[in-house]
Amino acid sequence: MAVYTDVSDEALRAFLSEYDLGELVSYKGIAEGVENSNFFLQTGTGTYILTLYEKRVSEADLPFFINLMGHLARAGLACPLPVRNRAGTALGRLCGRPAAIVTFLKGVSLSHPSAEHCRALGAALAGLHAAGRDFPMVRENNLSVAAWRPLFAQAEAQADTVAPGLAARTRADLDLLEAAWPQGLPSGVIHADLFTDNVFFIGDAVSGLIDFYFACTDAFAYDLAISLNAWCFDADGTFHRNKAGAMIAGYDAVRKLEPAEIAALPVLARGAAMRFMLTRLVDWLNVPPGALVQPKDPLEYDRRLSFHRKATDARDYGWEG
Ligand SMILES: Nc1ncnc2c1ncn2[C@@H]1O[C@H](COP(=O)(O)OP(=O)(O)OP(=O)(O)O)[C@@H](O)[C@H]1O
Ligand SMILES: N[C@@H](CCO)C(=O)O
Repeated sequence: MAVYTDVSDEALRAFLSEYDLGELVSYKGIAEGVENSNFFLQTGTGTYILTLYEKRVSEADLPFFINLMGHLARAGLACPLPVRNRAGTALGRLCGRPAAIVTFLKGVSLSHPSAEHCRALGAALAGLHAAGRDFPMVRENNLSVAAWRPLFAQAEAQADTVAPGLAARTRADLDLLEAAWPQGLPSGVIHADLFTDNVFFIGDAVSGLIDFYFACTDAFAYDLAISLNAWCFDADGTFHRNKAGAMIAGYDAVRKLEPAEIAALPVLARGAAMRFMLTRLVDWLNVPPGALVQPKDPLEYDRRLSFHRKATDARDYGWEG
């Protein structure tokens, strides 16, 4: 479920009166997603998505996310375009929450992407990085290596109740990642959460990229490492080399990877798995009583980490350049 804030008909009509989107025809809460409240919105001019930003999204970061989507959409990327109201602003307030309306994208997300989908995703990711090159705003990645030890501290005492030995192997991984984390790689705007549920396809072609609420300024190859983790493993930890090889090749065909990025891929992939293992672990151990949201399983990423510990070079991820 992802409707934390109920929106009344009257409140929505009043909000919409500030836009040139015609009359409200219908609206409906969207079950998918866990972070924000999302609604399908039908008005006299078409279909849109209405999002009310909930507590985990910092209000100070919203101008970065909204301006970024506008920038990327205008550069031709298939991402939601925030709709401006008559005062020229795309960020408003509804039912006490910051809120925005964005364009609706067609397509479906895939729970079992093929190697060809992974190739298309790699190319789309490189397209996103290229489209963001001249975006002037900067947002530090507050979930990168410096954040992992403090995140782990919130879960360390209980980690072994989730899986035996989890605390010790996480401590050892953190020591290694902190010492080996690469600096100075080509950087810019990254999506930082491009999982399968945030990508729409029509047939084998990418038709939309959504959910820019972790976007930040960081190494491009780290974004690729995040998607390798999300798209190329099964929940039980089985790695699909053909999918990873296709994703890297798809990326490289649009934006040539530099030797330093290729060399850093194993440590970046290990770090990306650590980031999602840790945020999931903290959430898993802190489910609020009565919450309707099902927390995501941290052990899926613990299993990926056991693959990454054995990898030594980009060829282990299917790189064939
Ligand atoms: N621009 C869009 N066009 C079409 N559908 C959209 C769009 N934005 C969101 N959706 C739909 O709403 C759902 C939830 O959106 P989103 O993934 O942004 O949720 P969230 O709660 O903000 O994030 P998270 O996935 O991190 O939990 C998506 O799975 C998709 O079905
Ligand atoms: N994509 C993240 C959730 C982001 O909201 C995860 O799978 O842990």
